[in-house]
Amino acid sequence: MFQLMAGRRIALLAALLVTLVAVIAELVPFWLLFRAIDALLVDPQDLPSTLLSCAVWLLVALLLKYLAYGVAYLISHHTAYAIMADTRQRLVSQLAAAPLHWLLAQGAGALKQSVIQDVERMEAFIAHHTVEVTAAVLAPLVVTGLLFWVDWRLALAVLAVGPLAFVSASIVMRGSGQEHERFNRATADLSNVTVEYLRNMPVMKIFCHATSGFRLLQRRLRDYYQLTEDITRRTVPGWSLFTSVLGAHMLLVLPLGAWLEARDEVSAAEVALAVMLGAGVFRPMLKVSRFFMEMPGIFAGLSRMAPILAIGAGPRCGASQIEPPVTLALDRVGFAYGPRSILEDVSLSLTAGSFNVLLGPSGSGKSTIAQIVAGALVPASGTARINGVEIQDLGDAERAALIALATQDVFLFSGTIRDNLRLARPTVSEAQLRRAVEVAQAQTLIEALPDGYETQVSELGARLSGGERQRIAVARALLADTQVLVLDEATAFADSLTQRAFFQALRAAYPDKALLVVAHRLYGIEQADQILVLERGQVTDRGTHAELLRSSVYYRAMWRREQQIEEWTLVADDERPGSGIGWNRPATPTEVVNG
Ligand SMILES: Nc1ncnc2c1ncn2[C@@H]1O[C@H](COP(=O)(O)OP(=O)(O)OP(=O)(O)O)[C@@H](O)[C@H]1O
Repeated sequence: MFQLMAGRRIALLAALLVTLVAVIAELVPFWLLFRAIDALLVDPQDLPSTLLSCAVWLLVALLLKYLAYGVAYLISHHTAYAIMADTRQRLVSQLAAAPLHWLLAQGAGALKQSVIQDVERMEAFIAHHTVEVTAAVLAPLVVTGLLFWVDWRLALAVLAVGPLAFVSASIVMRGSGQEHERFNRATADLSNVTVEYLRNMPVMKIFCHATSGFRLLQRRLRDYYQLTEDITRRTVPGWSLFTSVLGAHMLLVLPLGAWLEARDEVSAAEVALAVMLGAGVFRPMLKVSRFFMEMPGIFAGLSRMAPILAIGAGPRCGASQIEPPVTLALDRVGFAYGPRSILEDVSLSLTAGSFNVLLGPSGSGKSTIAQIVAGALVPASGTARINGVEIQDLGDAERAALIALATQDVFLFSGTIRDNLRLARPTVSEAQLRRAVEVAQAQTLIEALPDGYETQVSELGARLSGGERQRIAVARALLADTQVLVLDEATAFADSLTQRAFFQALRAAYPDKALLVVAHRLYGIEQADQILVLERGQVTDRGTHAELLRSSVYYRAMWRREQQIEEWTLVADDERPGSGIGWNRPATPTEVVNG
């Protein structure tokens, strides 16, 4: 926090000094009251003139207090917003410099929490607490000094209630620390269940399960309120005792003051002053109790920001180290999500101009490999290198210039279709743009848009279908003009004929690219130089189409099934038993494998 405030220390110091002025002005009325009581008891004939001067000073003190607090809050708020803006800017530029794999591992939710909510919390601390906490600390210090100046015994009597209040409240509230731990956990739990419930509501409605989902939320809400009731029951008596004992200084000061006054060691006015000032020793601290409650949240936010602020410039290798033609190689790569191993000993090599396909059952780890090849994930063991350089050691610009990735999840930025296409290379020529769009089979769809290439994506909203977005994403990846192109299910938009045509056009237009395609369907992959079959995180077979037809049971089954699908025929009435027209059902892969 203090590091983040570094550039604004002078402003904050000014706010603290002005707060000191306000605190002193706040104590002036007590002093004036003391003078008035003193005049009443000691010098009654001077009372009118004393009261008049006290009234004038009272006015001055009130004006000064109002002015000083106003200026202090003005400076603290101005500084708080400036620090928040600086911090957000630093966080965002740190994130822009962060390694891709680190960024993806964080998740958008966690990053949003740091950049938005955690920074927001700093506002309360800097804008309010700097002034209020300073006043709460300074006021007791000044009052204590004054009390000792009046009489040290009266001062000690006033201060004695502090430890008394603390000890008695601690006894009553013992064990409530654990309750707060439980409260924090229950709050996080409730928030997760609420977010999940709201997110899944449409799906649950579709399956008519809205009420069963709500039951879990209801249970969590009940637990939460039960816990808050327990905590309230435990803490309210302790807190009431604490505040009552803190305000009970009179019980000690009055008898002691009377005794000292009887012995002529203090005046009655001084006893009255001690009683009045005594009320101001601990009261300001109660006002900032909210600060102590908010502190854990503020510190938790700061610790979430710390790793982002600590991101270094990242490793860089000279661009000249990687010259075409490139070879991207995974060597005995292993990967795990948490404790769950996903990939084991995966090796593959993508050479310039080669067409490589990754096949395998759902969940076998194909996308994980695609992400490792694209530098979005870092292998837990083994190496992922391009021309001998570790992909994770590449700077963002170098990696982006070498490897492009298009996936099924497409994010289009607000801006025109043309802006989206030219994201990686804004200087791309019109001819290159048209060629990529044609290969990605996006020509017709863009021409059909109201303003063609100039159509605003944000205006389109949901009007672009998933398949249409995929085509634009593929064209965008092609325009990045990289040596390696990874297509992870990015051709799901295509049917059997268009997928085949797409691969042919892609290879003809970009013959030097090293191509890695994650596919679920085999249309067009007979042309591949290398097909890898991945099962349960391991490459179980590799080879060309012809080789795999001989060696891989999985591949043969998939191929035969796709052949059957392609051969689906419309059967005429007279060829089918019963009436009407219908399709011959192809065998499932399991049926094919089992013969
Ligand atoms: N971020 C993640 N955290 C934890 N587990 C994950 C994560 N992403 C994927 N997995 C798990 O890793 C395994 C492999 O996932 P991956 O997406 O690589 O498989 P896939 O072969 O591409 O599957 P599909 O063909 O269905 O897309 C799956 O079991 C999946 O549940």
